[in-house]
Amino acid sequence: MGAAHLQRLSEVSSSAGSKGGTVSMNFIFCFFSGHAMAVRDALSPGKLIFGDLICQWRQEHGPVFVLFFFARSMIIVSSPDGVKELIVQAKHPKDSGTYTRIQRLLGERYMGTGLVSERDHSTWAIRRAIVDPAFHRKYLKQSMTQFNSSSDLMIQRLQSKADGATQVTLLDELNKVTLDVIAKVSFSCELDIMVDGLSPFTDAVRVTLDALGNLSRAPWFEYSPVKADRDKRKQIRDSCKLLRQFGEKCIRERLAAVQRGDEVPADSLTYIINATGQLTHDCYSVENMVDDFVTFFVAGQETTANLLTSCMLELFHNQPEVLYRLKNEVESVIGDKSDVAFEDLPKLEYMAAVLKESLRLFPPAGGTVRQTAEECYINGQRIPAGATTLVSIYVIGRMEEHYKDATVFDPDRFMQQDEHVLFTFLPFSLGPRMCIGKNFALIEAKVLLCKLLTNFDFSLVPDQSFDMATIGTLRPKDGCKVTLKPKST
Ligand code: HEM
Repeated sequence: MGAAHLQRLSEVSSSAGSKGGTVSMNFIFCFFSGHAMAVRDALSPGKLIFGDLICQWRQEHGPVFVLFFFARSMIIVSSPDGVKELIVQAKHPKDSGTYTRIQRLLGERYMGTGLVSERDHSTWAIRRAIVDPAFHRKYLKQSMTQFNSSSDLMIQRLQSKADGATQVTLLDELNKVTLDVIAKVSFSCELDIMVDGLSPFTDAVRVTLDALGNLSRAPWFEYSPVKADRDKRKQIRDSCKLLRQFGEKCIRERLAAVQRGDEVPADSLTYIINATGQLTHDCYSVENMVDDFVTFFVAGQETTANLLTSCMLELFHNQPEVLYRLKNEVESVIGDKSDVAFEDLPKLEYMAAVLKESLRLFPPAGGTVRQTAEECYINGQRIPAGATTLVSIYVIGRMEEHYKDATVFDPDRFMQQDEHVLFTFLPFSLGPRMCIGKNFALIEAKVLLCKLLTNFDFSLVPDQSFDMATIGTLRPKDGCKVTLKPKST
């Protein structure tokens, strides 16, 4: 086994150019832990986040370099050439190590073989074709009532705190409302989460996502005999169970209603049930539906909440002029209408650019991982078959060679068409495995931002951290703490 490991390290490092000196030095020093300690030290509290560390190493070592973590190697790729080779084509499957953990978390079925984690291309393609129409703009148009009504529940909650003194953590509020939206729009189910206090569902999503992030950095956690770790593992498994049991209950109730011929809501779930009923093959069982239920819950909730929180933190902290322009646009498009109409959305052009700029600098999903199906070349570097490759969405969006003044928050760069280099803007990924919920997320984000800006004036609470955290997904570490007042006219 040691010899096989040795051979593998040697092969990967000689092809992709190991970070941190010559291959032979690297080989001797890093045989056991590889770059794990360097990463751990650089990322200790108050220092860098993983994406920034990779940005630094990218400046030194170019767009393709390899890192070693104990017995695993990972090639880090951050170039349009790499995006084209690894993501835009359907040639290379998702990485087995990374996505198997998403299928089963600590042995407990989590997202199973839902759309995010299914690795086999032909099985995935059949399922994606079933679910895709439920995310088309035409269908989402019919869901504007739910987008608006969930947002209104959040506004009502915040109104009771809009005294200029009560501290509100925007990320917590947005986590609740985005979960409510996904539950209502996709599954027409009530979670009763728009109340004070913690919701077991938002907690379960956070606990499982954090576990995915932590496990990739500290794989020994899975086997640790320490009581605190055993308790944590139980909490993670219980969270998986909670999400799946709830999903299965919703799905079985709906299946029974459809079979009885009851009138049922025209949501994604009914759509999927009807679509599978028309198919002759047995490729979408109740278990698969539960997989997708959990997948939509997890993939669709935190990402959108993180996007909005990062965006608002940046606007309140650093961008008074952008905020002023944005408020003016909302004022002229929405005025004193209580709801955002589907037809209003394309008119919010500056808001679209502000959201894009937030996604470029603070992509909630920082990367995607592929396993090369065959040998390939990226930026002239040979990548062997079977290599684990991380395409860093975060780093690609922050390179000066792709974006002028790359670290400056400037939404105007997206007001002009094709300002950026092709294949460098991929917060929703690209190619066939691109996010199915992109339109959903952007509609939701626009509705929520309109409602927040038309109802309140915000002030940042002093002495909070403006750092980002990357456990699982990228989000503001302190969640954007604000006080708010009813909007002055
Ligand atoms: C700002 C919000 C969002 C961002 C930044 C985002 C980002 C992404 C990214 C980067 C991927 C590729 C993942 C990978 O390669 O492993 C992805 C896939 C996916 N996302 Fe999203 N997402 C967002 C919102 C949503 C929403 C609202 C939903 C559902 C309602 C959703 C459902 C999915 C699904 C099902 C996939 C897997 C697609 C497939 O492989 O067929 N996402 N998303």
